[in-house]
Amino acid sequence: MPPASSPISVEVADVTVAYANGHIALRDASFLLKAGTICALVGVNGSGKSTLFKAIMGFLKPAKGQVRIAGDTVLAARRNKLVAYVPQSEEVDWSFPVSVWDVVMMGRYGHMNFMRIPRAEDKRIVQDCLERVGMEAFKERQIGELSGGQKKRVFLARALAQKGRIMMLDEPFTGVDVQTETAIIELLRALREEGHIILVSTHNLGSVPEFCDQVVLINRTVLAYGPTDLVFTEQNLTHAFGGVLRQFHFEQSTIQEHDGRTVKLLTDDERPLVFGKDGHLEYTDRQGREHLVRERAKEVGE
Ligand SMILES: Nc1ncnc2c1ncn2[C@@H]1O[C@H](COP(=O)(O)OP(=O)(O)OP(=O)(O)O)[C@@H](O)[C@H]1O
Repeated sequence: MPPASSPISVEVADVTVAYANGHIALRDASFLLKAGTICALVGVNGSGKSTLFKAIMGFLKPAKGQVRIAGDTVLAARRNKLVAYVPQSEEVDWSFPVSVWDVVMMGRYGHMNFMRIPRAEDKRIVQDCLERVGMEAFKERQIGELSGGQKKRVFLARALAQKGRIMMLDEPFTGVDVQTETAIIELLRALREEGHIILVSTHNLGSVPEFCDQVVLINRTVLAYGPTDLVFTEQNLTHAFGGVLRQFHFEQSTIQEHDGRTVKLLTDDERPLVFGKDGHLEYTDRQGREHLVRERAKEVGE
């Protein structure tokens, strides 16, 4: 097993994945992620995001190309417990009498012997992970008695309990409120500080520049990947999403009247992305936008 301080990476090299019915969901996909990054995986429905996660986890075997994790095979990475995965939805019998504590303890199974008797350290880790996702108060609750957002937090805690240095999350923000989204983002930022690699698929385009330093844009292949400000251009997003994104043009905006710049908003959710005239991101975070709006208001005498 590689020591905790050894460099980790995820390399997807020319990966093609075909399903049993012959459908090619991914073709020649390539990118490289290094330690200490949060990378967004962005693309339309059916573009191959879940397929890519499953290929990285080794649940689907590429017809061509390979996935290397920390320079080794997917199998070795799984054996070394390097990767934790939070799927989009869990096929779970919600009526099964298993508590929140038990579900998070399942994340420790890979670290236990065949008797699966938790040690003090396993219990401490489970407790810590429940606290990190704000679900400590629910630990005795049956999993079926939670809301959708609370279930998501519990599955995130189970992935944390695995102590993998690479974490993959398939749409963790779907159906969660803003408070939960903020809590998850804070947690992912802390993991990045600890040197983890986090790959997260999302349709919340507006939140991507806030917390993801890298982006992989896909549509049945990798269309672009790299730093968020370089990949999240109007041209790339329009190419990736085609006519699917909503577009708003603000030709009479304060900014336009002030300095002649056009503002265009592109969104597939409630948080628009704002682009300047050259097709690059106008603002990278909400704070920046607030600053700019305040400056404009002062200048027009409001
Ligand atoms: N088991 C399967 N057998 C055949 N085709 C499949 C299978 N699973 C997915 N597909 C197809 O592969 C393509 C990619 O699916 P995938 O689930 O990876 O998309 P996605 O980007 O995760 O979509 P979404 O945003 O809707 O979650 C789709 O066209 C889908 O219909």
